[in-house]
Amino acid sequence: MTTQTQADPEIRKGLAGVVVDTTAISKVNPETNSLLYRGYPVQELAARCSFEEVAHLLWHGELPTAAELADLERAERAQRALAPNVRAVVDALPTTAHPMDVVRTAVSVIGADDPTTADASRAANLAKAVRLFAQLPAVVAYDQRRRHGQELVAPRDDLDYAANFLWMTFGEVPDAVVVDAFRVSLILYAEHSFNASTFTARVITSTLSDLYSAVVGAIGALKGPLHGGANEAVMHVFDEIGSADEAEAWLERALAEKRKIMGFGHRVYKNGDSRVPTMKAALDKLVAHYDRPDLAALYDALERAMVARKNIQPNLDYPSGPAYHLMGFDTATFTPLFVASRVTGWTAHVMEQLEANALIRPLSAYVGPAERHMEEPATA
Ligand SMILES: CC(=O)SCCNC(=O)CCNC(=O)[C@H](O)C(C)(C)COP(=O)(O)OP(=O)(O)OC[C@H]1O[C@@H](n2cnc3c(N)ncnc32)[C@H](O)[C@@H]1OP(=O)(O)O
Ligand SMILES: O=C([O-])CC(=O)C(=O)O
Repeated sequence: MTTQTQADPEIRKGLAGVVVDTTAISKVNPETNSLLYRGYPVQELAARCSFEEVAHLLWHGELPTAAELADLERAERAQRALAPNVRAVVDALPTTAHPMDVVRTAVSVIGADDPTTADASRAANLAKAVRLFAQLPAVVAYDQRRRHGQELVAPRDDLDYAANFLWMTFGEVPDAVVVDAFRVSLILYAEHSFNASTFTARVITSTLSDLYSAVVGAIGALKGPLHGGANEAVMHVFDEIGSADEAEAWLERALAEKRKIMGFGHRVYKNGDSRVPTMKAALDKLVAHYDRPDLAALYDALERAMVARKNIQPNLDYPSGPAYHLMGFDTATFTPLFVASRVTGWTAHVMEQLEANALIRPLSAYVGPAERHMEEPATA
């Protein structure tokens, strides 16, 4: 163990470039611009797997056998219906509440209601992970519907995870091209090593707190626009710009005002996000399906202007935002969709952290006033 004095500590703001632990769950490689889940390139998984298969891979380290997949599908489908107590709490929240606040609250309720919350065994945590995986679509879908004054839609157990999620949100199963783009987005969002929300989950787990608390904290971290909240923010930017021919002038003004352009840049990838080409291909199919060349033109114009002006590339939130918009999701629902996917990665990290736990507690360099003392009280 290395010790550090406070005399001249090296400060790495934002832990940039700091390696804090090992992980066997995913590898983000900015040099090769690649992302591996348990060794498999994410593009291969997106081309060939269901989201359920990827969830199993993240949790167990291997793709499921037919029997293992059937077990997971059975467990997930059996827990899909929105639990009455969760519904009651969601109904008690105003429809003006941000959907991320609703999802965060729902996870708290699910945790408070689970008699096994304090059981930190791998088996119990795996069961909790599957429970959250199964319940989150119901929460996200119902919250979007209630904001439009629509009734809850009951799940269908003849549909896979992605198709059922869309069914519960829209009351119909959209065309295969839409279901497929949604499945791809879920796979791409599922896991990304020690990003801010996953690290939050690991910090919480490191105190030997419970899995639900770790997920609640992770949701809070994901909400911010520098992280998952950017997919929502991208759509606000598109609304603000209006059309492709305004993009360049808008960008000039935004940069002059020192604004961060949502959906661009990344802490780890400096030459483009490995997931963007796959999600962009899915977006292109949606653009063709919904006949929205105007949206594609705006997307391209802002990307071109940003690369020309700052040489900063888009991240996954850039194509995901407009893709979710075309699918019919409310803009405020975009980040909860990220939650529903990333819960697989977060919970895999909770279990990995517990396998070789060390309390996460870094040091800080004190820069406040030197030691001083209160005035002696005046004696009468
Ligand atoms: C799924 C995800 O969570 S992906 C991330 C989603 N977040 C976003 O899209 C928000 C917009 N992007 C950003 O704010 C940043 O790129 C971050 C937070 C993602 C990464 O930030 P960092 O690694 O800390 O990079 P940092 O902020 O140091 O950027 C380096 C330089 O590029 C600039 N820069 C980086 N991203 C952007 C951006 N999106 N818009 C404008 N300038 C940017 C910074 O201003 C900085 O310039 P400077 O050196 O002149 O000060
Ligand atoms: O890795 C990061 O810092 C952010 C990100 O792209 C993700 O969490 O998917």
